Amino acid sequence: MVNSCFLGAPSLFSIKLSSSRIVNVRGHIHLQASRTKMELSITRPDDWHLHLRDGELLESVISHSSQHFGRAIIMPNLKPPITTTAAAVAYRQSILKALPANSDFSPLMTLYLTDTTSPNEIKLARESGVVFGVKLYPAGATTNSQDGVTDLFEKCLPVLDEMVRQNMPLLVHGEVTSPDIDIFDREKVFIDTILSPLIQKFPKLKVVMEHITTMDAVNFVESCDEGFVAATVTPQHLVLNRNSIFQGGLQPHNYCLPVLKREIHRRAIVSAVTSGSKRFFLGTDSAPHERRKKESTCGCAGIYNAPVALSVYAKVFEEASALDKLEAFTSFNGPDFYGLPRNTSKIKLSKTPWKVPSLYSFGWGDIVPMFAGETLDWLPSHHV
Ligand SMILES: NC(=O)N[C@@H](CC(=O)O)C(=O)O
Ligand SMILES: [Zn+2]
Ligand SMILES: [Zn+2]
Repeated sequence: MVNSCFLGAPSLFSIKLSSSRIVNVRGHIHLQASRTKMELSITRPDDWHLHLRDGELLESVISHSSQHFGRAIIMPNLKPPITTTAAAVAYRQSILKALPANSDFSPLMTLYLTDTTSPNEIKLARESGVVFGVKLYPAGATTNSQDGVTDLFEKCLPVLDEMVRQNMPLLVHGEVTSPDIDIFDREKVFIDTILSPLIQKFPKLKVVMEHITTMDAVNFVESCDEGFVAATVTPQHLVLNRNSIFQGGLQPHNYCLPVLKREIHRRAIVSAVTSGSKRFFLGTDSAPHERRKKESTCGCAGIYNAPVALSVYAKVFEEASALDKLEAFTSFNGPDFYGLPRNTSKIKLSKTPWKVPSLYSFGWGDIVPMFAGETLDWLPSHHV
C-alpha cells in the first residue's frame, strides 16, 4: 500500500516516514511511504467540550482524557448542576484528586446557567480564575438540562450583560426544545430564533456553538465575527451520519444530542474543519453513560469517545488531504479563541493500527466506547 501526504505548511508539524521518498510534483513536495510508518508530532491538544461526570464514573474515565489532552473545558451538567463558582471550585478539586499521579492535566471549569443565575455570580466566576465559560442548556434539550434556561431573553439579559463586561464566553447547546419542532431541525431553528438575535443584541459576547451538526451551523459561524463566535466539533459528527443510528438495528451507542444528521451536513462540517478556518476547534463531547443506561428502553444520549477521539480526528484530516491543518484544529484555534496560551509540549500520532476495546469494565459497571471492537489507524502517544 502506498500512502501519500501533501505537505502544505510543513512548519506547523513534522511528519516522519520510515522508508519514504520525496517526490516533487508540479512544484509541490509530496512524501510517499511504502510500508507505512507515518508519524505526526503536534502540540499537545486540548478538549474544549468534555463530560467528566463525578464519583466513580469520574475516576474511571479521567485518564482517557488526561493522558492526551493538556486542558479541557469541563461541562457542568452534573446532578445537581454546577451553578455557582463555589461548586465549580469544589468540582475542580475532585477532578484534580481523581487524576493519575504526575498528571499535569488542567480542568477549565464552567457554570451551568439557570433562570436565576445572578450577574454577581459571573463576577465571582471571573475572580476565581478557574471558571472559563458559562453553559447554556435550554431546559429539556439534553442530559441533565432540566434546570436549564426556560427563556434566555426573558430571564438572562442582566447576566449576559455582565458576561460581556467580564469577557466570559457563553457556551451553547444549540437546540430548541419545542415538541412541535422536528428533532432534526432543532439546531437550525435555534440558530434562527435564538442565536442570531442573541448575537445581534450582544455583538461583543463571546459565543461557542458546541458540537455543531449541520451545514446551517457551519454557515452561521462563518458569517459571524471571527473573534466572537466559534464552534466545537465532535468526532462523531465528522465521521457518522444518521444512518449509523439505525444500521442493521437500533444502535444506542451512536445516539447523542444533537442527533446525527444527513450526509450533506457531515460533509459540510468536514469541509469547514479541514479548511483551516480558525473558527472551529476540537471539542469531543465525550459523554460516558453506563452501558445499561444506553442499552435500555429509554437510552441516554451521549457517546463515549475519549479513547478514540484523536485517532478519529486524524483520520478525517488525512482523508481530506489536510493533515497539515490538524494541529491548528486540535491545539491552536481553541486556546486562541479563549485567549489562553497554547500548550508547549508535544504528542505523537503514529499510523499504527490499534483495536478499540469492545468494553471498559469497572467495578460498578461497563462503558462502551465509540467504535468498540473496531480497528483504527492513528495511535496517539501517551503524554508524560
Ligand atoms: N451530547 C450528549 O448526547 N450528551 C451529553 C450532553 C450534551 O452535551 O448535550 C451528556 O451529558 O450526556
Ligand atoms: Zn450538548
Ligand atoms: Zn456535551
